[in-house]
Parts: sequence; C-alpha cells; structure tokens
Amino acid sequence: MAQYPSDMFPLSICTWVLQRFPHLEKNGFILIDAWPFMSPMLYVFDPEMSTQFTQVQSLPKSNDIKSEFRPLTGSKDLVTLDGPEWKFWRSVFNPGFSTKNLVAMTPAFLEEVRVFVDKLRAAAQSGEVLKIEGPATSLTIDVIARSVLGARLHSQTKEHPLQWALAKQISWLSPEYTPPSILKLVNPVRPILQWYYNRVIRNALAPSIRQNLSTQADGGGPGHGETKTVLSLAAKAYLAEKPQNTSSAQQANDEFASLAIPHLVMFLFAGHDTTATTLCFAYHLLHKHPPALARLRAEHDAVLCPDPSQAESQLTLNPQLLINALPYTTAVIKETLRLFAPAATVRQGQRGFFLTHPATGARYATEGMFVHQNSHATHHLASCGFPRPWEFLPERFLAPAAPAAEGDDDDDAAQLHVSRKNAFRPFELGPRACIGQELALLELKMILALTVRVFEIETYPAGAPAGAEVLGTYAVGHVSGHPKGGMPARVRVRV
Ligand code: HEM
Repeated sequence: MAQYPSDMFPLSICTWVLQRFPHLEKNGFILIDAWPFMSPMLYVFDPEMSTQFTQVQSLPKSNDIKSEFRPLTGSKDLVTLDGPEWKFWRSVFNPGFSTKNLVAMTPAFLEEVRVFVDKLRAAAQSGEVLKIEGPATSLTIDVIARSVLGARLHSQTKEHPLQWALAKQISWLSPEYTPPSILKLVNPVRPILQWYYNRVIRNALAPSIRQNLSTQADGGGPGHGETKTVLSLAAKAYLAEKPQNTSSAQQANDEFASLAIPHLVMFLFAGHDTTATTLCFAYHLLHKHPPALARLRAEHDAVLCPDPSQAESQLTLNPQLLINALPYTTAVIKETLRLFAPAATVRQGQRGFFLTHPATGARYATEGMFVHQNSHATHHLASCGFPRPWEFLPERFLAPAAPAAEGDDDDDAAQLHVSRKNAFRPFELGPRACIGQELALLELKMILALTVRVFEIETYPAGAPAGAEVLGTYAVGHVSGHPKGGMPARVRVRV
C-alpha cells in the first residue's frame, strides 16, 4: 500500500487492494481487520451480495457511524436512526424531497446558482486560480437551506454562522481510531467546542423553524402561495399525527421544533459536500474529455436554446426540462458519481445473518463485523458490470441493453451497457437509499446547464495514484470524499 497516497479517501482502499491482489475479486468481498484502528470490516463489492444486506434485508447502521455523528446530532438523525423511529421520520420528510416539490423550488435554486455564476465570472476576470470546492460548497449550502428551510443564507457572499459552525463541528468528527483521530477524541477542549458549535447551529436554525411552523399554524404553506419547504411539509405531516386542541398544538409545535433539529443539521451536512464534490470532479472530467464536453454543450444548445444567457429563463419557464430532457447531462453526472462516489453505507453485522456468494453458495458470517457496501470497488470492476472501468464514458448510462444489429453504429455503445443489476449505487439502494438524491441530481444539472457553455474551466488537480493516472486526480478525506487540493482551476469566459 506504500505506493498509494496516505491521504486518499478510505472508500477507495478496497479497490487498490483488488488491483494488487486480483484473485480476491472472485469472493465478492474482502475482509480488512485493521485492529486496533478500526473494527473488522467486510468490504462487499459484488452487487448481488450487496443487495442481501441493504435491499433484501436492511441491516442496522453500524455502531461506528452512530458514535461518529453523536456529537453533531445525538444520533437522532435520519442517517443514523434505525427501526420504527427511522421509519417514522423518513415518512415525515419524504414529501419535501419528492421530485414534484423540488421542481417547484427551481426558481429559488436558480437564484442561488446565479450567485455562483457571478463568482466564476469574477474569477475569470481576475485570472486567479480558483479552488472550486470552496464556492461550490457555499452554493450547495445555500441551495440545501432554500429547499429545507426556505431561507436565504447568502453564504456564497459572506460566511454564515451556520456554515461556519457546521464546518467546525465536522472537523471534530472522528470516523476511525488512527493516532490523529485519537488525539482529537481525547482533546479536553473538544466537548466544550462541540457544545458551543451546536449552540450556534441551533440558534441559527431557530428562526427558520419558527417561521415554517407559523406558516403551518396560519393555514398557509402548500396551496396558500407559500413555498413548500422540506421543513413545512414535515411539520404538516408531523402535526397531522398530534391532537388538535390549542395547548397540545403548542406542545406539538415545541416537540417538533426540538426533534427536527438533528434532522436539519444532517440534511445540511449530507446535502452539501457530497454535491459540491461531485460538481468539482465533473468539471475536472469534462475538462479532461473535450468530446464529452462538446456533446454536453450540444445537448444544452438543443434543449435550452443556443444562446446560453437564455438557459435560466428556459428552466424557470419549464423546470420539467431538468427531469426528462437532459439525458446526456444526467449520464455525465452518473459517470462522475461512478468514478468518484463520495459516500457509502456501513451496516452492523448480526448473529445469524450470513452473506451468500451468488455463484458458489458459500455463506459468510457477519456477526461482530461492520458490513460496508464498497461502491468505489463495485464501480471500478468490469466483472460488476462496468466495462473499461477506469475510463470516463458517460455513454455507458445511455447504452441499450441488447446488442445492436450487425453493422449498426450503436454496437460500441451496446458493449458499454451496465450489465449487472444493482451495480450502480452512489446513493445506495433499498429503503435507506439517499433521501436527497433527486435534489442532488436536479441541482447538479442546473449548475452544469448554467455554466458549461459560459465558461471554460481548466482544472489543475494534484496527481493520481498508480493505476488511476487516467483520472488525473483522487479523492481525499475521512467522513466523505473531497477533491484533492480543493480542485484548483482557471476560469475563462467563452461567450
Ligand atoms: C451527490 C450527492 C449525494 C450523494 C452521492 C449521496 C450519497 C448518499 C449515500 C451513499 C447514502 C447512504 C448512507 C448510509 O447508509 O450511511 C445517503 C443517505 C442519505 N443522504 Fe445522501 N447523498 C447525496 C446528496 C444528499 C442530499 C442533497 C441530501 C439532502 C438532504 C442527502 C441526505 C441524505 C440523508 C438524510 C440520508 C439518510 C437516508 C436514510 O437513511 O433514510 N444526501 N446519501
């Protein structure tokens, strides 16, 4: 492993082990026991074995994930809850993340994207090298705040206390037990700072929660000219379950306000850096692949009018275009997520729960182990359904299932078809799949639609590890994957 960079995102370790020891691929998983730094971890990459603990049966989230997020949310958020409590809150929050509701918020999201476009324009004018991850992160924070709270944070123009405290809080999270993490864990200042950052976060959220609740109380919200935010729809679903007389209504409001906070914090956390990271890698991959960039621009010319300055008004008039009219843009985003999946699920192995190899029928115990769906490895193996796995080929997500007729030009495309079911899983699959995936896809499509024809974005990322030179970079980080060096780039205006 010494040949690989020490800062690489741990999700990719399994892939590098398989590159070094390809004979392990046939097992469908590898076991890494890095005691005392981590509990034994079953990295499962076979798509069928992955379905067994996420879809056929959904194992509870790992104890490690729960303790990692405890300082941030008290483990009372949608990512770490399990059982009936998780089920209840998922149903409360589902309506706000529906495609229909998100599409209705398109004008608000576009308003935030416009600020990002102005930032890119300013960087182009100054000629500076811009680390795109910074502005992309602020943009995604502003978008998630619009969707969830209905509030404008303006964190793209001035650091908002919520963004500041969240970033600080995340920097103290400790996902494993390596020496630097242990130093963090035993630092006596840690609990005091975490208490303080949580206080800042709660104080920053309180006005929006009150606002969303009073909208509900006034009979406003949906159908009354008010924005249907994730929070207002959740309040509606929650309060519908509660007694209607005045005093208990007040109690129910207070109860909702306090129970909703950990979920809101998790939405802000889970909803921003995954999306920002994906945007950075997408710009990078497009810069490295001019034919893909040309095809993307051609799709935008055809669907959104050849004049790029009209894209915003086109999308405001007809936001449905984002859902069903941009197949190549969707394929570019999916291919970026395939190569640089920023997150994955880790479950708690159980007594009596076995993984069964689909071909050999061999059964493997899971008790006492963490069971990790290693999307990075799944996505980088031809045997898992991804031919030419290290290449950036968005076409694979458009390729027809059946081989094309003899002499047909589509023959090459058919070879690329993702041939295995349940193999593409950047958002995970099954009941615990990402609640924000529609939002992330909508947002990314919107940002690409408003930027790729206006700007030339030349990325200069840090080098890639052996075996991944073709990608020109790699993901770093602990809690989720980030572009190495913040994705430095030079921006030029094209039109
Ligand atoms: C490109 C962007 C995104 C990626 C790749 C991504 C990926 C994932 C993955 C892999 C999981 C499963 C995690 C686990 O089981 O521990 C997940 C869950 C989750 N994600 Fe996302 N996510 C993205 C964007 C978002 C956004 C925009 C939100 C906004 C709210 C969000 C909120 C959540 C939540 C709350 C869960 C837990 C769902 C549950 O267990 O019911 N994510 N995401």
